[in-house]
Amino acid sequence: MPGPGSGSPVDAVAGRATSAPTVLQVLRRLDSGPRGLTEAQAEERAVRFGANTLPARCEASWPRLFVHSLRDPFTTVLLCLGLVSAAVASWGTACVILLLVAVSCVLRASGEHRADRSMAALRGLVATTATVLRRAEEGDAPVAREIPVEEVVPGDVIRLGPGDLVPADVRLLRAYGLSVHQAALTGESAPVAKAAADTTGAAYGGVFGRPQMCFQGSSVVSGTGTAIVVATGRRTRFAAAHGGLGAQREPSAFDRSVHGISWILIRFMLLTPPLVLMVNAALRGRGLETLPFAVAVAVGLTPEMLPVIVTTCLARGASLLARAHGVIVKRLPALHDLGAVDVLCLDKTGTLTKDRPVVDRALGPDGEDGPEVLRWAAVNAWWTLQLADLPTPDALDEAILDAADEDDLMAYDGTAAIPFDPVRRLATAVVRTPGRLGSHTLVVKGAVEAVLVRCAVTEDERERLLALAAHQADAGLRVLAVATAERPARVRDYTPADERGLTFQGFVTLRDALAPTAADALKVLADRGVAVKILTGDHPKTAARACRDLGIPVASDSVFTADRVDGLSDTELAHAAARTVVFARCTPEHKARIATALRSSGHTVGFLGDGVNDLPALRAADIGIAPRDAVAIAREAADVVLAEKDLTAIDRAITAGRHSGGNIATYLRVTLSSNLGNVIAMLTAGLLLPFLPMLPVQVLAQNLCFDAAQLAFAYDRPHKAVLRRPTRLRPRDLLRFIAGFGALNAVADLATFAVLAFTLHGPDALDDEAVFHSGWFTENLLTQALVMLLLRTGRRGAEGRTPGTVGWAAAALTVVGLLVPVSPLGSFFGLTPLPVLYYPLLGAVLALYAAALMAARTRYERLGAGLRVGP
Ligand SMILES: Nc1ncnc2c1ncn2[C@@H]1O[C@H](COP(=O)(O)OP(=O)(O)OP(=O)(O)O)[C@@H](O)[C@H]1O
Repeated sequence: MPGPGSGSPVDAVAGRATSAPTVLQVLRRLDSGPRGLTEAQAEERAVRFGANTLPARCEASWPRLFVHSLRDPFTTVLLCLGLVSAAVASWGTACVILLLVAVSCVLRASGEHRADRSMAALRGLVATTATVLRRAEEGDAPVAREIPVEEVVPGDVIRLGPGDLVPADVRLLRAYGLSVHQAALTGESAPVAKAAADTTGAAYGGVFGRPQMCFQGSSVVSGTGTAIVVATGRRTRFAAAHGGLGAQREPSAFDRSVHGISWILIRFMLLTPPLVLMVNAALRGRGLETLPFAVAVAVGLTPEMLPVIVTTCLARGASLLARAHGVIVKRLPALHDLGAVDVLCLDKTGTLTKDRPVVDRALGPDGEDGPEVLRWAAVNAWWTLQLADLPTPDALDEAILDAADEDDLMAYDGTAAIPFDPVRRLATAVVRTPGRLGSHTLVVKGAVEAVLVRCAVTEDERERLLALAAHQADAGLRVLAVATAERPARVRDYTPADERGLTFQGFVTLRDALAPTAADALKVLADRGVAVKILTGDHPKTAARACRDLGIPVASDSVFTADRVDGLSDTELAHAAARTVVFARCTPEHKARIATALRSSGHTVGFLGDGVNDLPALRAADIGIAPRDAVAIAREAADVVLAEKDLTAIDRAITAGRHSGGNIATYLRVTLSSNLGNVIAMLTAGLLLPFLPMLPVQVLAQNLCFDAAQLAFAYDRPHKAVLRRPTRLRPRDLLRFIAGFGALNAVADLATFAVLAFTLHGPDALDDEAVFHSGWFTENLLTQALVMLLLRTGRRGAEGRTPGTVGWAAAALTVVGLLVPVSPLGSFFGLTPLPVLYYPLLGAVLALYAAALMAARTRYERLGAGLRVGP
């Protein structure tokens, strides 16, 4: 016997030839049976085939991370500048640049390594599982149990249900209404129907088109199935086609902002050296000897620590969030995007309501009590559950079964079922008609419109019934319609095409209590500037009523039924979405289109959902959020996983995102405005002075000190005001801020220059280069310390007596600025002690600068453009 896995199992069992192997052939080849493997067999195969993991999921090694950090555009530009310095034999400058690059790469690689490990541990908490049938011993009955996907082996028999990820390449043994989404493999976005039956002839669409096969990387949209695993890990089609990477995600809002800012800076950096050279040559007649200085000025502009600070801020935020609130951020940049979310789309069921409905009433077409309607609904629920192999009933079916009389159900014998599908919004069961041989009864239950359109009723009658349902929904009830049809018995499968010409039986209404924390959480979200939109598959009136009961104002024009979405262009939809609160009767595609429209109109969109019907929207939003008990595919697609489906947890996650985002924004504002100020001042002074205002090595040394001090921003606690609005990095706002405060910084530097020039030596005594360099070195570090304290969105007055990390870092920077020129290290950098008179004068300049900074900051805050990073 060749045994499973020798050769390529998928090819072997899926068949390259025209006809697919039969179930029997597959079972034989895999040395397994419909009752699954024994535990001992599974263990032996786990050793033989290894874990069912994709090659791409392996942890990145240290050297790989280091090399990766070298590929950062800032590092590349720095290395180029280092090379230029080496080419003109400016070894000091080249060495310092190399040191800067090495320090930032080591810090970044170690930060990312730590972040990767903690992210992997966090992701492990929400790892996907598969349901396998295993037996303790050969003779025992198989038991279905959940195991981590990694432990699935070839020959295992698994169960698939709606929302499951297909854990490996599998051959179906049984399937009921099964359709899978295999876009990751084929690019085809529509679900593909799958069936277990052995067929002959070539399948359309190659191996992926084979109806009997499901592949790793796909997910179950509707229906259920039982299948045998034919290939795992790197032997699957998915691993072969994509190296396990799957589709690349679009860059997030954060990636886009950082990318935009980075490229603007890089252009400046590249422009600076030629500009300095040209201006110095034209006005001062200096030649190539100015090159090291020009290079140092360009380096001075670089926020080398940006990747380090970003990774540290986000990784700290993510691990605190996981520890304190059980919220798991699966991708680091997602935390920043959470802070930037200004529109949050939610489904209704289980978010605004508890999703523990109870039957309120069953009513016939005349609106009077109709017990037989409940009986038919229960027959439908019971037989779809039984025949479609559903693992558990959904909440609506459970409520109906709880309310129904069990004896009534036993009178029926089911023969077929088409399980619930969120696009059709129907479930159908077929039972033998009691007392009538040779007759089947189709029992259909589902959303009111979906059932009525399949009933043989007049237009007027349909309108009347819709109004009756709307009246129930207006009272906040969930409404299901029930219809039946008698058909001659047959062996052939039933399909959705059979659901027509139905006899309308009546409605079942269900009451679903509001989630206890929802009202408060919605208020907090509104206070934080997050607009909430409800995207639900439910009736518009039920959804609107739930919103009103929770205190969300819903005007009549802010409820939209999703069929109207189809007639709108993307731009029209974006406009409509801006004023709509409730989108009802959404299919999964509607939810995704609405999220995309909101994104395209400039919003950062979060989407919270837990079902298969939420999957496209979870992917379309900037941030997909799912609770831990969501279906596997929703958890897999989400960027953030909540301990439970509770809006309060989202508020905490958003706050954590704003915290990290606020710190990153502060760092960028402080570092860039300060660096720009320095560059302007140095360029100006360079033109006025007969010598360079600072030696290249001094520029680089003070840059290194400033960078080190700014690491403190990763540990800062931002001001409450930052947490009140979405923290979105807008390159344009940031540039305006940097230009304004950079100019102010340059003025302070030049004022120091004036002090040094006129007061200490008199107008003709500007030839003491070392004193000038030292004066400027000290002033630079002191102004930078001041900027760190005054331009942060930190706690200002509320800080009290504890200075906080940023306070300590600013103090350290001040000490370095004051002591280095008088220390032995100073002479190494070409610095010298300063005359005592310099210090009170510098104090005066700094006091004036601090006052100007505060005034400018207040003005910016009032204009709402500067320190506020939200929209
Ligand atoms: N098991 C079921 N059998 C028949 N019809 C159902 C069943 N479950 C839901 N429906 C109908 O289909 C509609 C859409 O269901 P879907 O699961 O897409 O959304 P929902 O649960 O109503 O709302 P949300 O999108 O907020 O989760 C429901 O409002 C209901 O009318």
